[in-house]
Amino acid sequence: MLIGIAEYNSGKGQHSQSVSLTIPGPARPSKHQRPRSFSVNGTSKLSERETAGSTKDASPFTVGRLFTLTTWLLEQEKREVIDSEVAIVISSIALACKQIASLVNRAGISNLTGLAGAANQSGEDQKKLDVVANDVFANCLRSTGRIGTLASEEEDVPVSVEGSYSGDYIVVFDPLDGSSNIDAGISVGSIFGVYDPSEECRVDELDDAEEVLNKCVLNVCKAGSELLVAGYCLYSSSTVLVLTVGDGVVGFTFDALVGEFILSHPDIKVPDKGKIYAFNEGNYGRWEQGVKDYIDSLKDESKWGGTPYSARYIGSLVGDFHRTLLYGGIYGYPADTKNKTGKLRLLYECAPMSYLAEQAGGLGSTGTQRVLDLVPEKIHQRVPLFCGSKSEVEYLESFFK
Ligand SMILES: O=P(O)(O)OC[C@H]1O[C@](O)(COP(=O)(O)O)[C@@H](O)[C@@H]1O
Repeated sequence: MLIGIAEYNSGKGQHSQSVSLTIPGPARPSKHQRPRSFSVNGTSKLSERETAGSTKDASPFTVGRLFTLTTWLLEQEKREVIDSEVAIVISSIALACKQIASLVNRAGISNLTGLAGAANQSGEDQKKLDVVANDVFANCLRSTGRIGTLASEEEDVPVSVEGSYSGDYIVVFDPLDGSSNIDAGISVGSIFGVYDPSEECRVDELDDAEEVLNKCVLNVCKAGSELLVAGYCLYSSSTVLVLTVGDGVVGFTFDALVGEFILSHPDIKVPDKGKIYAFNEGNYGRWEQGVKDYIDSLKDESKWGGTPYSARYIGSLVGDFHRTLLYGGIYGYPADTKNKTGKLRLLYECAPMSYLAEQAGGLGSTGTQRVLDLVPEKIHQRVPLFCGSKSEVEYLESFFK
């Protein structure tokens, strides 16, 4: 039992109140001792509205029960949605995100803004936090002893992790997405995906360095449809970890008071429609005609009951995608005369976000293909991405036909 004073914004204004916090202990207390629900002032329980989507009776994530990421993972294990190995990998990713959140928060006062003075394999200048976040992710994952291959957007090639003693999962990640926003303190994020290793790509001690590398590359070049887990962590006004283990999409908000990710979005479903589009229209002149016609049509209010679509663009995929997932709408980064294949990476950005979109009832498309069906030909392959509300993505695709 933890006692303390908490400043807590439950969306109905600021509260300060002495708190009694009951976190379910490992041993299941007998029935009459069962912990009562978490409450600050009786209003921070998961309200009706927040659990509206979830099938109240079936889902344990109903009103009155507190779930941290840890207890949610235990519940998934109990329901055999995931096994304990995957739970450990997800916990290590959450730990990395907590560390990166505090680094991002304090970047301006800990000399972590600005360039690192090096470029990544795509020739993009790396930010200091790109490099630090990459190390934080890799170290947290290595420490689980359950990772076989790590593939980062910031690294030239995937690396084989020595000494993993059980389970050698593949983790692909973009340690800090939207890093062009860092120095201005605007939303950024981390993106990740977890795959099962392919039998034929298991590294064994007889392999020489080249064989190891080839196997690692082959191992990570998998279609997004094979993802076991996908997610992102948004570092913004709040730090929100959103993920899927193939059974819908959930969101956890980081509570720095208790140092835990608290279940805040038990069942995210992207609205089927949404009149918000997130495109960098500065590239309009470089887009193919179909994309131009699509964007022009969104601005033609006569088509939309007298109100045109609204443009919102943060310039950080995680920020724009998170808003799209909650409010509906569409995020798009088309190919253009400069980025002939698009800008975003299939493995580290497009596939994980498309898996989340589909698990939330939306879509992830290149305009002509389902992103999750694409098998990367190169580990840093780029593709166009259009994702969000099902009807909005389908409407866009109609301009490619
Ligand atoms: O500045 P642009 O060309 O609009 O690109 C912004 C897009 O590029 C990204 O920053 C991805 O690039 P990074 O992973 O290198 O940050 C996305 O987060 C964002 O949506």
